[in-house]
Amino acid sequence: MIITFGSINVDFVYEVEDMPQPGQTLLAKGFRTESGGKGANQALAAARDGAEVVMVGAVGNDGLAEIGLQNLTSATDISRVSRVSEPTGSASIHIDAKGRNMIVVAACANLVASSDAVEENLLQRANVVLLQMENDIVEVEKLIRRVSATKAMSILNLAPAYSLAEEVLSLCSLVVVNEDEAEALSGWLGCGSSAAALSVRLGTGVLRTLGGDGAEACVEGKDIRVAALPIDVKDTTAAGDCFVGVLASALDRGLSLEAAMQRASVAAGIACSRPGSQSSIPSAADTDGHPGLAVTLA
Ligand SMILES: Nc1ncnc2c1ncn2[C@@H]1O[C@H](COP(=O)(O)OP(=O)(O)OP(=O)(O)O)[C@@H](O)[C@H]1O
Repeated sequence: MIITFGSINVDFVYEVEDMPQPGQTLLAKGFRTESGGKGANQALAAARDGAEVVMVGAVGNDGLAEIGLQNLTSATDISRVSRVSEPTGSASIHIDAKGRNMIVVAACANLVASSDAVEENLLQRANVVLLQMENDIVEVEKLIRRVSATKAMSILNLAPAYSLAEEVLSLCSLVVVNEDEAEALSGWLGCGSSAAALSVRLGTGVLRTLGGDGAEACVEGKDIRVAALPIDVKDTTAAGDCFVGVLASALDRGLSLEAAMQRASVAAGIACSRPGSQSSIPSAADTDGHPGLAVTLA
């Protein structure tokens, strides 16, 4: 079982030809609202991959909450998602004609989500606890410390990249970063930005996703590299979340890190080949049936 302590947002998605510049007003070519938030996206990716997922977080007492929760309600256990007086979190997402994205997040209710909602009995049953950085950092740190005293694996997606105490990062089983986050982390730690350099510095496992170049990890001195799925990119929004969620699901059911990365790479590639964020996340059957599963090992 996977516990995800994370953000639940509503995404307002604007399709534009080019990204807006400061002072400029653009007319969007298309618009949609979608359920989002790194926590919710990753929880959904894990659930669609077949995992039992308990979602822990907070939404507001407002109309946006139902949109934020609509996909999670049937796929995960949301009984520990609290209703608070702050508005539901939201994000404004611009996607340009090349499929690149630019995102601003208003965390709101996510910042008052309490990790105390993860009761001790539940934590003892978990194989994996998945965290990101869109909640109050104090709550994220508290939960990482609690997980380190259990048999569960903690996976921290350091996104967005904010500085966490080095000692807390070292308590994580696996720290997952993209290339920008790896750069930021390497600056704080004063070391290289490869998975290997970060792993040696932190004394824990580090996985770095590399967009169209796949992903690399280093755990206890062992380097692993997987290729990305060769696909025509439609929309990379939530590709990273899809990768992390499916990785967690694969590790939860006992796959090796290498096999889990291979599966995550295929699932994230499928997500990139489809428009949308949560709507682009594949099912276990989509991933199982994809020919790329056999060829993503670099
Ligand atoms: N162009 C691509 N082709 C195939 N797979 C891709 C591509 N871009 C991303 N992916 C898949 O998604 C994973 C995560 O991508 P990336 O490293 O860009 O993370 P990210 O910056 O967190 O993503 P995003 O913010 O767009 O969700 C990659 O490791 C890869 O498996």
